[in-house]
Amino acid sequence: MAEAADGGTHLSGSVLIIGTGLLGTSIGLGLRARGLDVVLSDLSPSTEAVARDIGAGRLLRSVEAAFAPSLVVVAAPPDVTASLAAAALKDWPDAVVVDIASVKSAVLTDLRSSGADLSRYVGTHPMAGREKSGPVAARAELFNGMPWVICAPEEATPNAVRRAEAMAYDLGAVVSRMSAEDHDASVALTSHLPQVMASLVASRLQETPSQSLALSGNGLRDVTRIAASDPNLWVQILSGNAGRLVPILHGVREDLNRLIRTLEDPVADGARLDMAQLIAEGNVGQARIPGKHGGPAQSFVSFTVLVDDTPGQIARLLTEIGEIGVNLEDLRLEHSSGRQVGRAEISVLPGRVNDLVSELSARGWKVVQ
Ligand SMILES: NC(=O)c1ccc[n+]([C@@H]2O[C@H](COP(=O)([O-])OP(=O)(O)OC[C@H]3O[C@@H](n4cnc5c(N)ncnc54)[C@H](O)[C@@H]3O)[C@@H](O)[C@H]2O)c1
Ligand SMILES: O=C(O)C(=O)C[C@]1(C(=O)O)C=C[C@@H](O)C=C1
Repeated sequence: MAEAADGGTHLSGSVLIIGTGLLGTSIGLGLRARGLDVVLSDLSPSTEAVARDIGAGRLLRSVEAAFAPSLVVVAAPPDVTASLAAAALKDWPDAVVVDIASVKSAVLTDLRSSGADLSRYVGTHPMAGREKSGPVAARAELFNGMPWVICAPEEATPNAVRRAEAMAYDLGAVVSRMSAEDHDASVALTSHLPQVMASLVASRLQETPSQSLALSGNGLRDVTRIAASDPNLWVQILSGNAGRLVPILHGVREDLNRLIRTLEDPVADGARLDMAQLIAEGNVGQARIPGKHGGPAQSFVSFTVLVDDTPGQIARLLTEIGEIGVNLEDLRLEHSSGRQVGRAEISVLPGRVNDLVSELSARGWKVVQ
């Protein structure tokens, strides 16, 4: 391992990835982009072949006899993670073994009771993903600027922890350390509750007539994106962290009961104040969500550019924003139904918006603020 500019270290040697779905393949693509040797293995031969074909690495079944990884990444579903990590610790005695499962305490408990040598094991969790599964949805840049939690057991050697962190640094993530218990308590609120709420909202739409759904705007889309997540994966995540999630859900139920009582008589004394308070409490919580790279909450300013629906227009717009020298923080594309025009919603830091808008307008773009 070599020292990195950010104070971390870079990975060296070969990395074996077990489980080449969304996360495993994204890790493979990211490490390949840094020139590392990546070797892939999945229960499903066709899944690992797809991961290889899109450039995430070569296959374990075709490696040389002397192959010995310096790092093994278990990227399989949570309920098989502990047994795969225990097997990897035995199969690769010189490797550090990490996993990336979304729940950490249950995996560590199972590994401990298997009697595995935990000096070379580090639990980790990238706080980045998608609502899609499988290698085709993988992205090399998935982890860029996103949190990656390192949950090292007390038995793990400093070298093992450094190697786990080097992987996350090399993938562009923002690394932090936490115990498995603290991790699980945190993600119950920041990851598992949002998934449950998104699924509950989206499940209300099952019987909705399509003429009502035609009125869907960004509010509904923002709140329900992750409702498209894989049920098999989430059964494992929710059941693996149920003890931490239940008290949070009780709190949500209390708030919901309060709102229902208020709305049953919306003109009663104090009812308006109650409603305002609910929305204001949400404002306070929302403003506390940190921005990209783990920095403080940062609100971006958005404006819309009308783009002709012809090939190459979006690429030209992005190139010109780059030429103007403004960092694009977010981009959302929408097509106006029945019209030959698309809308690109551009988000940038507040201090850069005026320059960018006037420069784009001067270059002939139709900007709507
Ligand atoms: N999806 C996310 O957003 C996300 C984010 C962070 C962490 N995670 C964690 O990453 C892990 C993988 O999730 P994913 O979204 O990539 O799922 P996925 O379904 O896309 O991929 C999982 C892969 O593991 C393979 N697999 C299953 N059992 C196996 C076994 N015994 N041996 C080898 N391979 C096996 C499957 O064939 C599949 O290809 C999970 O533990 C999940 O909790 C997921
Ligand atoms: O952005 C998404 O689609 C995710 O599902 C990401 C998300 C999250 O809750 O942030 C979901 C579960 C994982 O364990 C980690 C990341």
